[in-house]
Amino acid sequence: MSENQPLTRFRRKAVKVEDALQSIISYISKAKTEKVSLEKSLKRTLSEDIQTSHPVPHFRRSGYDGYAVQSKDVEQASKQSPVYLKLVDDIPCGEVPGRRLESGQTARIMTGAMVPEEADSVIMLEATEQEERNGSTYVKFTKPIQSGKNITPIGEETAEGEVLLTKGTEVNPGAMAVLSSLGFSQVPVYKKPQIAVLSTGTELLEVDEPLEMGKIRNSNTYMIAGQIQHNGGEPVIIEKFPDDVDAARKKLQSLLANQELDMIITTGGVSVGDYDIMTDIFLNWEGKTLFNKVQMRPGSVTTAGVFRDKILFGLSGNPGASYVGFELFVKPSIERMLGGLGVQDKQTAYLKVNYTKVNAFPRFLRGYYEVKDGELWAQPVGLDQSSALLSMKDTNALIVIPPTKTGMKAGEKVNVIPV
Ligand SMILES: Nc1nc2c(c(=O)[nH]1)N[C@H]1C(S)=C(S)[C@@H](COP(=O)(O)OP(=O)(O)OC[C@H]3O[C@@H](n4cnc5c(N)ncnc54)[C@H](O)[C@@H]3O)O[C@H]1N2
Ligand code: MOO
Repeated sequence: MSENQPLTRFRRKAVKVEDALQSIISYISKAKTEKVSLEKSLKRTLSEDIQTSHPVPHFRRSGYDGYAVQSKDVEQASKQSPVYLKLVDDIPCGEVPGRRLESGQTARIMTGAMVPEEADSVIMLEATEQEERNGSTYVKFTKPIQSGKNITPIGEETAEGEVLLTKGTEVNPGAMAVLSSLGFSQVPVYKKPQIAVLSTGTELLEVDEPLEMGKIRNSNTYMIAGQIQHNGGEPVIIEKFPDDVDAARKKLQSLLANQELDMIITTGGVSVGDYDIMTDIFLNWEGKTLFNKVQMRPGSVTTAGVFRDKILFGLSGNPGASYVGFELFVKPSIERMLGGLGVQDKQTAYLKVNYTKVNAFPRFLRGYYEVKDGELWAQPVGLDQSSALLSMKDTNALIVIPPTKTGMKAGEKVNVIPV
């Protein structure tokens, strides 16, 4: 079809998945930032590089409970001819050594305590004995020790001024340790994108309503709310709409104008049916429709548009198709808002079973992949239909089947997109 002909309900131009994603990403700006308390920072995304303001460790630290010595004092020590050093200090953790350690002297020291400047090694407690002589305590050493042994030097882990965590990194428990040690009781993070999610369809019942003939419970809203949270966003659940285009348009206008919301996701009503209200809205609204058909299965009717800098995603109503649409387009958009690139994270795996269905468009199968004997293997899970609901609970990746007239054989390589 010509570029100039307007899109209509039936006349749609199917764009490639990559081009569709690119057209969305070009409108996405970074999320606002905030500070959260350290204990609430897990899984949040850093909005600033985290730099060391001091070396780690910042003082010479004993690695063992034992005695700090000058190694040259015990150079000649042996079982036959032990060396005795006078005990002059006891250094617990958290204290600065109170006196100089002269040659011929030793100080008892605990793991993690600051080593006296004059000492160059620590001898473990188990390798020594204490003796009392003329009112003084002496420590017996029967082996020499290498200079530097059992002392963690200043900056062993990192020097001052190093970037330890970069902007865009998701905080994990190890990062929480780093942030604590550097004094970050408040952590700079991107605000979680606030994403409105609502389903359209007169056939939809609330989750707690009894089933009725011809009707189904709304599962997309909660599945998508889960996908949003799983990817670092905050779902804002909006009451489902019936298939009434004017009421839906009004509601959407107010959501698009709401400054608190960063994105809006609808499901259902994007196909060619008589009650597909989102199709009508995307053909005539104050925003710009970016695409209303994508070269993909399921979810070929996935639609997206932009109003000011806010993306409106019109995902398909079929559960499988809306799941896939989210993973391919919304997930990278959230990632982009949180400082990432907003690209698909793809890996290569071997297909575990034959796949015989022929496709005109690339197919994104709900699948499960795992490592077997050091290789990644992927297989589809459950029913492949766009309308299938159960397969998503076992899905950990989308398996990408390129357009094919012959299907694919077990053992062939495929791309997988982890979810
Ligand atoms: N004549 C044509 N018919 C259809 C076409 C087509 O090209 N020509 N495309 C088919 C494909 S492919 C898909 S996918 C669906 C997409 O339809 P919509 O996105 O407009 O979705 P609905 O019609 O509203 O619903 C489809 C299906 O999903 C159920 N649904 C809807 N919302 C929810 C929800 N929140 N939770 C659970 N299930 C939901 C709905 O009841 C329908 O069964 O169109 C095909 N038809
Ligand atoms: O949108 Mo449908 O899911 O292409 O099968």
